[in-house]
Amino acid sequence: MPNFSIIINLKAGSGAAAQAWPLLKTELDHQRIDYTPYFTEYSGHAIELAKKIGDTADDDFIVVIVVGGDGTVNQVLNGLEQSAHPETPIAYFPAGSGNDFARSLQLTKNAPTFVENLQKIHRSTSLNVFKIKLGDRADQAYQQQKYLINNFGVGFDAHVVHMTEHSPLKAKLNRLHLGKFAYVINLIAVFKDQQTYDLKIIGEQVEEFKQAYLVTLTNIPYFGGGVNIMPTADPHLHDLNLVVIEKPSLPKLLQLFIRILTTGSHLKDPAVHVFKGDQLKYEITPKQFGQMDGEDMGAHQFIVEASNASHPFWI
Ligand SMILES: Nc1ncnc2c1ncn2[C@@H]1O[C@H](COP(=O)(O)OP(=O)(O)OP(=O)(O)O)[C@@H](O)[C@H]1O
Repeated sequence: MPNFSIIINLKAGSGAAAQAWPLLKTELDHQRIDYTPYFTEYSGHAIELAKKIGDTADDDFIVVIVVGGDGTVNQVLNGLEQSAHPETPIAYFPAGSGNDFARSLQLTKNAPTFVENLQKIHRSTSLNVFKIKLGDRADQAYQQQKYLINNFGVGFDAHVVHMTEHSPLKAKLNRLHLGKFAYVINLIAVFKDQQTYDLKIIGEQVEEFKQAYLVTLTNIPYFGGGVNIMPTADPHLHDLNLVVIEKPSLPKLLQLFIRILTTGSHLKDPAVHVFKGDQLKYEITPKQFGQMDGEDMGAHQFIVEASNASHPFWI
């Protein structure tokens, strides 16, 4: 059995992780499984914790268990990838708000089942993740390279994430365990406010969209806590999926959103385009909000180079 290090974000899921962790701890102790817990103390801390664990994994076979949401898994992946042992596998006990990664892989939230699975697994499974190089056309200092598990969105979805993160309503509703309502309220506000922007996809030929509204690169079917934006996406496949929605008239846009939320037949709509491949390059102007695995990135004129990569998961 590997040595388990556990990174726990008690802030995840507006209280869900704080409830889930004691249940998991009880089950691990009951099954006499050794582990070392690390609690995140501030935003971004999971990156540093994972890097440290990966750097010191020399003589041991370590598996990092994540207790938190999609954002915490993203940080652990990025920390491990920067470490001396990027091959360190990740196990995941979902306890976030959206849990889109867990939903896509049908991972259990039940502590006894999770611990039972942990003991049964003998080998990691390699899953697709995306490696993204980012620049900002207007800001030379903005250069980033990141890994992601779920999606990188620019425009509509990222605007909703930004509004929700910065909404005074969220803190209040979170205290009442009604955080999802803040998301829905902001979704309606952004539906009205989101402006269109330019998207240039750079391949053998350049393809331009002048009325882009949502541009989401996705590794999994879902974003925004269960919205099925790309039903055929699957992290077991090594496929980039770039979903582009151009803004049609308001009634058509409303219809399109209903199709996304109900039948998933939106991919047939003439306003929706999907680009696939092993590498995609694209540019977005003017400044738009970005989100990566549900985390607000602020507004940028994004220059993007995306490619497939893989990471071992203990699932
Ligand atoms: N001690 C802490 N105090 C404040 N923020 C923290 C702390 N630890 C982690 N965070 C931040 O909490 C944020 C949310 O984490 P996470 O994405 O895992 O949960 P979530 O948003 O509830 O779930 P999901 O992404 O699945 O919707 C992350 O940005 C992370 O950096």
